[in-house]
Amino acid sequence: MAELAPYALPSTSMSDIDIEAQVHGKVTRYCLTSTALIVTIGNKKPQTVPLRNVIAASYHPDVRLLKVAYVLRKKKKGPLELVYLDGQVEESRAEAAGKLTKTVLDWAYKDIKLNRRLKVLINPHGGVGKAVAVFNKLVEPVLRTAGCSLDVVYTKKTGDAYEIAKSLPLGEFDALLSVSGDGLIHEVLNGFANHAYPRKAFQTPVAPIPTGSGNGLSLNLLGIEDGFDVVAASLNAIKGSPMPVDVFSFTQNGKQTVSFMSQALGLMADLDLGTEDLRWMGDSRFMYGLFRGLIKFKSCHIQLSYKVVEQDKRKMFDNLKSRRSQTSSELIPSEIQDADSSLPKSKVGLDETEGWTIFSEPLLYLYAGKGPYVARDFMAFPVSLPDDGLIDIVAQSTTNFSRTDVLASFGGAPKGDLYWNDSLHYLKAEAYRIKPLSKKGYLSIDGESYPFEEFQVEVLPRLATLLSSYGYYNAPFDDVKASKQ
Ligand SMILES: Nc1ncnc2c1ncn2[C@@H]1O[C@H](COP(=O)(O)OP(=O)(O)OP(=O)(O)O)[C@@H](O)[C@H]1O
Repeated sequence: MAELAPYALPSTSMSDIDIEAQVHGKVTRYCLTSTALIVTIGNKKPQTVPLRNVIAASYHPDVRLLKVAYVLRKKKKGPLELVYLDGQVEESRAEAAGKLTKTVLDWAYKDIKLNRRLKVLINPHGGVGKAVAVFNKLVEPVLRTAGCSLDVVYTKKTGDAYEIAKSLPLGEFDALLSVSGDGLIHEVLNGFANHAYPRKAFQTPVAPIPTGSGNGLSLNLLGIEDGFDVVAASLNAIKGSPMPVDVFSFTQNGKQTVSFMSQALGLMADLDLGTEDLRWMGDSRFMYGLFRGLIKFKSCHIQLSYKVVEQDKRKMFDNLKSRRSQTSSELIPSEIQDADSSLPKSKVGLDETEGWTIFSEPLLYLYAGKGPYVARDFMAFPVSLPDDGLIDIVAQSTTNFSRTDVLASFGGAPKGDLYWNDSLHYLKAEAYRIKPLSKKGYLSIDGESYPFEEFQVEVLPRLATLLSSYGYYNAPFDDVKASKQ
C-alpha cells in the first residue's frame, strides 16, 4: 500500500494513553503514537497499526472492557484481515482506558464521519460467482464493526442496479458500495444519469468492493497491491474521502450513455469481449485474449477523429506528477445547488468538424478512457488524471510495427511501459468520434458489449464521485522510463 499522509494530531501526553489490558489471559499493551496504535500481545512482536486502519475503539466502564478493532496485514504479501481485541482493564486504569479509546477514535476518524450509512449492491453472479460468500465472510464484519448501517440489495438480473440507482433516495446514504466488477458500476452511474436529480445523484460517492473479473476501478483507487483485496476496499468504504471524477458521455444512434472507464475497439475489445467464455480464468483471461489477438494481428477498420488538447508525452507525464503533489483539501468537490441539478449539456455537436483531427494510420486497436489500470496486468492510461476534464486516447498504429514489437513491449504493460513506445499514439482530448469502416467488430464500453456502429464520446468534467483514500489514482508510473526520453 502506498504511504498515506499521517494525520496531523493534537499534542497530548503520551504517558496517559499507554495502557495494559488482559486479552484472553495475556497482558496486552496499547501505546498510541502520532500515527499509529502499537499493540503488543504477551511476548509477541509489537504490531504497528496505522490509525487509518483502526475502525473501532470503545471502553465499557461497567465491565471494564476495552474493545479495539482494526485491519492489518498479518503476512507481508497477504491480504488485510480484521482483528478484534477485547481486553479487561484494571480498575486503577479505567479512566486511562476511557481516554485511550476516545483519543484513538477521534484520531482514527479525523475529518471522517463515523457510522456511515451505506447502500450495498451485490451481484451474486459477478466474476467467479463468489460475491455473496465474500461479502458475508470478509466485508460485512468489517463494515458492521465500524458501526456502518447497511441497506443490502442482491441484484437478480441485468438492469436491477440501474433501477436502484435511478430512484436512489438522495441524502439517505453516505455512499453506495458495489460488491461486483465494473459492469455493475456502469449500471449504477447510468442510473444516476437518469435520476430525477442527476447531478445530485452523482454526488453519492461510489466505492467498489472487487468481486468481478476485471475490477479496474478498484485497482485504480486502491492500487495494485490492494485492488483485489476486499478488506482494503471495505476500509476505503469506511474512511475514503469523496473524490470528484470525470465521466464520459457516449452517444450512439442518438442515445446517450455514461461510460466511466474505457471504450475499446480492435485488439483491446477482442481480448475483453472475445474472452467472455473464459470468465472462470479470472483476470488471466485478458492476458490470454491478448496473446490470442496478437497471433491473429488483425487491423481494426475504423476512422478515428478527435479534438486534441495535449499529445506531448513528457508534458502529460509532468502534469501527472504535479497533480499528485496537490493536497486532498485542494480537491474537495464543490456543492451542487438544486437549481443546477440537470445533466451538463453536450458542448460538442455531432457534426462539428472545426478543431477536429482525423487519424489516418491503420490501427491495431483504439483504447480510450479514464483511470490507469484496465486490468491487473495492464496499465493502459498511465498519465490519466481523475479530473482533468480530458479523455486519454491510445491509438496503436500498425505502421512500422510488428507482432514481435508488441509482444516485447507488453512485457512492461503492468507498469505502463507501452506509453513510451514511439508507435503508440497517446493523446488527451475533449472529445472523439469513431466511424467503423467494416461491418464486423467488437465495441466494448466499460467492458460491456455495444453495437459496432458510429459513436461520439465527450467528457463530463467532475460529474461523478468516488471514495478514495489517496485523492488520486494509486498507480505509480515509472520515472525511470521517463528519464530515458
Ligand atoms: N443476478 C444477476 N445475474 C446475472 N447477471 C447479473 C446479475 N446481477 C447483475 N448482473 C449483470 O452482471 C454484469 C457483470 O457484473 P459485474 O460487474 O459484477 O462482474 P464482471 O462483469 O464479472 O466483472 P468485470 O466487469 O470486472 O469484468 C453486470 O453488467 C450486470 O448487469
